[in-house]
Amino acid sequence: MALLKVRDLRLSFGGLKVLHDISFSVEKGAINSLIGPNGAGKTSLFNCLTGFYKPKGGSISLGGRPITGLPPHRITALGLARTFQNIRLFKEMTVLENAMSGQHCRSRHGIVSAILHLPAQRREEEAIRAAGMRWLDFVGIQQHAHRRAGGLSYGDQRRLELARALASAPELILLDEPAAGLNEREKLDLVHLIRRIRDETGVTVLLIEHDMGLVMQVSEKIVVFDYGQKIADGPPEAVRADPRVIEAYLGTEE
Ligand SMILES: Nc1ncnc2c1ncn2[C@@H]1O[C@H](COP(=O)(O)OP(=O)(O)OP(=O)(O)O)[C@@H](O)[C@H]1O
Repeated sequence: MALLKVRDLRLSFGGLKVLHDISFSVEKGAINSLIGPNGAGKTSLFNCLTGFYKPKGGSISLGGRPITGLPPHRITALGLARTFQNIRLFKEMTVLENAMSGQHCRSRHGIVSAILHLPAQRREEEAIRAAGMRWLDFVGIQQHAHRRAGGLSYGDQRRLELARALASAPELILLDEPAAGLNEREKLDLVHLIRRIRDETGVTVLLIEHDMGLVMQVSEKIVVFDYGQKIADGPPEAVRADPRVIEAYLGTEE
């Protein structure tokens, strides 16, 4: 069953067409990737999916529900979470508070009351705190829970972003260049973590990534963009052998 369906999506800024009639789908429980040269439109597509950009045409549905043009907080509440190309944590807050903030869209009283310890919110706060710790444990940084988020190593800040996104209880998580800036050891850990996200939590994963080794290793299906157009869509072996992809993307790397 398709969890995410994108149909004929179009986006432009002034005269610049950024996405041309993009259609693809992501099956529930899949790990899929979106690749393409710089400026191909990958992050713009993520911004349409999450409600940051309003497409000019076409439709997006999540779990059968239309989400095209909804504001970002509604889309998050409907089960779509993301991480960013550039880390966006609350650097002065603790690691645990950052993980807790991911549950904002699910909490009744609001995360601010939880962090300020207002008495009426005590029970909910305990639950939010416990869930935050579970997600820190899941990504392997629970020992840093009470440190300042900005003081974590770069790799651990990336893990914290993942924990925060997972804490919003998504059905689909979008990862924008999760391997950027990681060393080889950290990339291996990331492959393992991405698989665990899907296998242990059932969350579907769609990632944008420039690291071809990682993409080929982790994806069941790869969608390829070039100049805002989809030029290929299939399993890694087929995509790797596709002459249009070699010319547009892999060719430019070599
Ligand atoms: N808010 C905006 N206003 C104007 N142009 C934009 C805006 N956002 C993106 N674009 C343009 O859309 C095109 C696609 O950019 P986008 O960032 O989506 O590409 P990308 O495939 O994610 O690239 P990269 O791999 O470098 O991150 C670029 O030409 C970019 O300049």
